[in-house]
Amino acid sequence: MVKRGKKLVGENNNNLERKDANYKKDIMFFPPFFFFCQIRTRPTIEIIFIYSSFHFPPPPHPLPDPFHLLFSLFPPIRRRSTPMDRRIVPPSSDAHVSLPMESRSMSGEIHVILGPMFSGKTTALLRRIQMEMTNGRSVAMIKSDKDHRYGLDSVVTHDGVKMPCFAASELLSFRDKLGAEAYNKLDVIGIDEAQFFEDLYDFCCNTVDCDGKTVVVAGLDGDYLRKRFGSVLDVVPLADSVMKLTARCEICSRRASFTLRKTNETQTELIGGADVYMPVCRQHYVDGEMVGIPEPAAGHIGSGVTDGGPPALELRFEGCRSCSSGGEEDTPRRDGRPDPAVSPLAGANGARYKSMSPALLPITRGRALRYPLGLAPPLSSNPSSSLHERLIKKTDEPSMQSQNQSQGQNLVASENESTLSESVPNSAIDVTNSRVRLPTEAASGELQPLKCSVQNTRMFQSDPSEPISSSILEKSAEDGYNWRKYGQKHVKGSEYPRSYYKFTHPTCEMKKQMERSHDGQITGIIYKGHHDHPKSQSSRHLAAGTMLSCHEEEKTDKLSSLMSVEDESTNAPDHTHHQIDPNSITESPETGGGQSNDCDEVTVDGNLESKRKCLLLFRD
Ligand SMILES: Nc1ncnc2c1ncn2[C@@H]1O[C@H](COP(=O)(O)OP(=O)(O)O)[C@@H](O)[C@H]1O
Ligand SMILES: Cc1cn([C@H]2C[C@H](O)[C@@H](COP(=O)(O)O)O2)c(=O)[nH]c1=O
Repeated sequence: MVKRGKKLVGENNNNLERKDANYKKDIMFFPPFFFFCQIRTRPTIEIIFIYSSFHFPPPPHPLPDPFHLLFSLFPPIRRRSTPMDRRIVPPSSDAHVSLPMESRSMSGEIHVILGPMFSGKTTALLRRIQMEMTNGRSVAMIKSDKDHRYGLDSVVTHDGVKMPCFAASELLSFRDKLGAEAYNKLDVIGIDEAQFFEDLYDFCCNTVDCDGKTVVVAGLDGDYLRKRFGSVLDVVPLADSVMKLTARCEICSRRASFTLRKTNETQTELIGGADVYMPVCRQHYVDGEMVGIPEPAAGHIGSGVTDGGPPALELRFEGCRSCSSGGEEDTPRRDGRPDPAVSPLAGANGARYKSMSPALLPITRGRALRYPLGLAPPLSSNPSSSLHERLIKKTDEPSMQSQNQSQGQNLVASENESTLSESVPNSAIDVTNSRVRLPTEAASGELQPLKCSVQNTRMFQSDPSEPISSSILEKSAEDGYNWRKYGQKHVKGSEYPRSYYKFTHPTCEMKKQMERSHDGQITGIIYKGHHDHPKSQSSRHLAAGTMLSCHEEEKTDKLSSLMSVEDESTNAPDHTHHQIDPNSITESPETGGGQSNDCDEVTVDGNLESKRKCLLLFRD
């Protein structure tokens, strides 16, 4: 009898491998009649795995490591329930697991476990499979052979809990590989890393509908871009139950529904653990978009494998409420691990995020480009930025800073968002556009006085003393587009702080950087990227969120059409437009009218009032 299940929280992969070796050693030393495997999952749940192994038939050929399958092919020996058994807690949302075997339908079932990385999908899968075994059912576990993080012979959780499995590249051949006889004996099949199986849907149909087996599917519903991953979502309509799990945000410890990739790689499939990914809440997923991504180690890009681990991302969510001390005091980690909110950038599982000032974040520099202030760059024929562009763009943005640190902030009424009144019941809203969303914090009424310097967008709140979210919706009506402010920093050489904006259209990648003097005058603007939607979209924005006059819009159109390509920076990946209104360029006091090589796109104000002031070239 072997007792195992040491807690592996925080141990790195090497340790896990070591444990794996011990595990095999244990098996070798105890050619078992019974394997008694105690799994301890946080916080206090303990699961007993009993592997009955004295019925070993000849190993099924040619599946790899058939020895392990045999643990699960044969039902465990029935035994009296022990106090330990009574501590087994089946997933609450799936009552059938706790039903006695006899009371269940013998027809097939599909249960789907979804969630971001580190959300406990594998843990839940193992629990459920174990429960099925405890109920006397024959089980097999399959995982994608693409996931070789902890070896191919086991399904392993991030805590190091493991179970023998088959590693396969596809599912439909499983029956043949296993052999009809062994397959027919199976009652339950667990599938881990289901996002990697292209034939998941067909396999589930066959196995469940035709063969009457129960299939438990665990996988990522979305990839690092929050796009559907593989065919996991396709089996939802086939499912009897679907459970979406959440992890803990590595930044703020709140509920994490998304997986953030920490490296520059853009391929969808990229095997890795905490070295490459981190679970994050919605806010920090969005914030992660603007955080600098370090260059991967040489030879790393495109490898598709990150076993060695790329350099840890250095992140700083400066001024972010949810990261500030005390911000999450009400949500301590339940798992007893050090709370990232206390040490906000100390990731779990060895991932470390060192505090780093925004100015030190890796920045890719573009060449100077000028637009008349008040004009957005023209629409692109290119419908959208490539993923690569998106990621590269990440390197060019600062960390988010709090409202407290920002100046001249306004609000934007944003289309395509849920209504503010829905999420902020305490807030009295008076906006031209009724469809406004505030960030998560707003839902808890955490608002503070806002400078609403934009005449046509008005928001009021019930409690002016409360702090506002660090992610500010801001209206910068000067150019007639709706922008969402997401950060601000002092740039070396600039007199005034520079604010960073994203265009509020849901897919548009357009960004803007703007500097304002303390009296609110705009002293410089940089536009980055291009609009990836028809112009009418922004007009709709205008109609909904602002009252930019027709005159202004016409002017924008007219001047946009006057713009022409200016410099060779067109090759820069994130600068798809390099057009300029020659009439609007004025000399830079710093460059004597020439272009600065180390400045970004600089727009000079088309607005007469501020035109003369907008000579600033942003230098870092
Ligand atoms: N940020 C995090 N939030 C929650 N759990 C985490 C986090 N980082 C590491 N873990 C660990 O990962 C375990 C879940 O592992 P696992 O079941 O393999 O998840 P999944 O299969 O969803 O990636 C948790 O029990 C926890 O100990
Ligand atoms: C988000 C994301 C993940 N992956 C890979 C990384 C891991 O190897 C698995 C997920 O493992 P877990 O058991 O859920 O922790 O998927 C990927 O290839 N692409 C992605 O976008």
